[in-house]
Amino acid sequence: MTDNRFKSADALARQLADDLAGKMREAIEARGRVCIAVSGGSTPVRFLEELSKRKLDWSKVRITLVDERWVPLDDAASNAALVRRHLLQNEAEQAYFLPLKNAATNPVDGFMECENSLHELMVRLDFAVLGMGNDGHTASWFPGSAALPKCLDEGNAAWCCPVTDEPVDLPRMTLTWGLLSNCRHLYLHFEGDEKNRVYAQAQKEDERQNISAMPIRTVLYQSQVPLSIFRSE
Ligand SMILES: O=C(O)[C@H](O)[C@@H](O)[C@H](O)[C@H](O)COP(=O)(O)O
Repeated sequence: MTDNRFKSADALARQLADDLAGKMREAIEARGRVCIAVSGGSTPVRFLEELSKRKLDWSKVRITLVDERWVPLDDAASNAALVRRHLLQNEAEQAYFLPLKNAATNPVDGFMECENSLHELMVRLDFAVLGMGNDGHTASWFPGSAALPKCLDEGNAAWCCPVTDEPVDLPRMTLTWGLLSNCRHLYLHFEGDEKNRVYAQAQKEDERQNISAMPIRTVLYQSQVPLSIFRSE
């Protein structure tokens, strides 16, 4: 695990974009394509805009989301809209984007179609950039959620999982740890004092086993995938 700390969110966004773009170029050179997943929320905007300006063969790039709220594209909470607005522009206009939300009325009904299209179009996920919430969630793995065990179970072969229970603001679809644990590299991206405090809390030695209290620990304390933390004050 590498821990990269920056003074400003701008420097953080630039360096994270440089690092990921470098890995994407290498992947395209080695295998002819690269598949990535990015997070929504407010933190990624600057980073997505930076990434969109990096020169690489974007026609060989497939992008999906780490998670999504089951809302229409014109809803302010849509992560697909965020990606369209901030990433699929500049150099990145040619990239292929696979949303997690489909036409089904809810994520439970939309699960099979989402699962099938992930397998068909993403093939294998190379890199994912995760965010972190103030409650210690990442992706849509929420503390106390009934869907959490399924999301985190390595024996669950599904690549995505609907999350529709009470701690969640809106119904969602999330990628699973089963998929993310097979990536080539994971990033964790966060900013600000509050998130740094949450991160310190997640690191408390005697509580590291308590995954359900802070699901981000799944990613922090594992040995399957190299993890780079990119954070700022
Ligand atoms: O909101 C989402 O789309 C993601 O589910 C979530 O995991 C996000 O990465 C964190 O909640 C951090 O969100 P902020 O960047 O908005 O703080």
